[in-house]
Amino acid sequence: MSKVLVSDSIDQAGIDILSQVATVDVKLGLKPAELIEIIGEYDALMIRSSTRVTQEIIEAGTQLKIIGRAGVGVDNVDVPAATRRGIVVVNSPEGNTIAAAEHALAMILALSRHIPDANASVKRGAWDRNSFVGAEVYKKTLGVVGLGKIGSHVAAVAKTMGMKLLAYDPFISTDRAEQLGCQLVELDLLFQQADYITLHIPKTPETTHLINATTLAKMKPTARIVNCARGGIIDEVALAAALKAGKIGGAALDVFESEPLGESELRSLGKEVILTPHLGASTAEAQVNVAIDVAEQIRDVLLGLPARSAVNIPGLGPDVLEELKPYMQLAETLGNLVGQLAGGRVEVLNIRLQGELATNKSQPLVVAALKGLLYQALRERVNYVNASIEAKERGIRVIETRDASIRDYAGTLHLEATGTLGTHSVTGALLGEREIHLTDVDGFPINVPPSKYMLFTLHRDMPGIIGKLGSLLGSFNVNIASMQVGRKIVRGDAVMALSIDDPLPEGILEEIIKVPGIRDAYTVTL
Ligand SMILES: NC(=O)c1ccc[n+]([C@@H]2O[C@H](COP(=O)([O-])OP(=O)(O)OC[C@H]3O[C@@H](n4cnc5c(N)ncnc54)[C@H](O)[C@@H]3O)[C@@H](O)[C@H]2O)c1
Ligand SMILES: O=C(O)CC[C@@H](O)C(=O)O
Repeated sequence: MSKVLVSDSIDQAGIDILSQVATVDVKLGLKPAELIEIIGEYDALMIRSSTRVTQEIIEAGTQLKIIGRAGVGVDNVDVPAATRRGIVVVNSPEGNTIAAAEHALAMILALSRHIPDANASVKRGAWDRNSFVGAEVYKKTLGVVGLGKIGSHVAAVAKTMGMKLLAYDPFISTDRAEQLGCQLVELDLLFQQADYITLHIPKTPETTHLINATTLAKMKPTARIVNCARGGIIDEVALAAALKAGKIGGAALDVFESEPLGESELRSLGKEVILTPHLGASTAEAQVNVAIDVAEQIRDVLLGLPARSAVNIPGLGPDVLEELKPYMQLAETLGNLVGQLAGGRVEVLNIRLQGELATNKSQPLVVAALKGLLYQALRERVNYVNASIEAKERGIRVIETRDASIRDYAGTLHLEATGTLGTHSVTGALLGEREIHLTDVDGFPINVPPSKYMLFTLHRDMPGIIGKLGSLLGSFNVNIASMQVGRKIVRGDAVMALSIDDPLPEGILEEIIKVPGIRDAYTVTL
């Protein structure tokens, strides 16, 4: 019989499901060394947010087939390490949506009416009605940053409370925002006009310290800000300073840059600050939902069935997976690349499956391409199961073409993304030992394997331009690993694809497009 280790507190409903197919050991509060010592006996590990599943733990888990996170965020799991070891990581993308949304709404109301401090004062024996005069949310403006699952529910409820809704989400269509009664605006306008700001975005390099001294300075002095998303989206030192200086009106935080929250200026502030210990998902209902959702997936995987919300491996039968795996990686890489070249919100994705890829069995490649395309917006929340639904909800029109004729390569995948900032296309194929190669960018033929950091330029093919770009990159200490030019005619338009060793430093793109002959430059991270 399989063995499952449950190392964080999970609702009994989940344990009951696991017990149908496995021996279940519940061991809470294990130190990392203790977990490393015992993990080798187990086929599955079920966690919440307290257990940190590091590479070391994954390597010690020689029998592990699946790690189940009873919640959304898998930030506490080293997913790349698990993927490398072929361990499926599953989560529950929707089980605690309502709980987190209701916590944010509760924070908005509690901040407006000083409920925590008023309650504490009555419990201390006082009857002070003057210190706790609040504000109504009715007819006030709520700025929702991130209009995904949680942000949408917050918006829907806030609408019924009579709030005016502004939203910022570069990956959501105007139609979807309008359906929710939200006006989609730029972030600066939202900061300037909102009376309340609520954050419902993932923590990514782009969203880290999105709320900082500069953005706080744009807000109304009465603005109240709520973060029930992820710690680190707000610069807590800047927030405490802005609150102390009266630059904003209040803040309610459920999540922190470092958890548990250690010493912090925020603790010393008054009724304008509410702090809760990461309680967004802590409702009885959400805990039952996530426990059942994840336990069912662990049960299925232990029985040899696919998982429905795998964040790293598609929920497909192992035979199909084996055959398509390299092509899935190709599709996902091309989706991610074309999404970054297009920038902004993609409205139409044209997918052409050519040659040996033009079979009915290749449908998962379309899903993999969408997963790649949405990765910048959704990170680990997008998976092979939800990529199509997420794309539909974002108003992305997907046009598929299959052409069985063989051209330069046995099978190619061509993606063309049209968005708010223009149209870009990429084509790729598997060459040699089934290695991914980019064979075309924006209609210019090339032949380069993708690398983690890349730079693409659109330029005029003319003498000296490569040297100038090389010197410019050198002056910024950027090391070029490889470079190739694709052109259709001599001295016409051309594309340059460079693999670089590190991410491009800030400000260099602006310098690159000043080089005479270079019309555009794009940097991507794959
Ligand atoms: N406090 C808690 O206990 C708790 C519970 C559940 C979820 N969460 C967190 O809440 C957040 C939202 O979760 P969700 O389920 O709604 O996720 P979701 O994926 O459904 O929605 C996230 C939205 O953010 C948008 N987005 C991505 N990058 C953006 C950017 N730079 N600017 C603006 N919008 C951007 C995406 O387009 C997407 O619509 C996540 O950070 C999640 O980890 C916290
Ligand atoms: O209480 C938890 O398990 C954390 C919940 C939440 O942050 C999540 O990512 O689902």
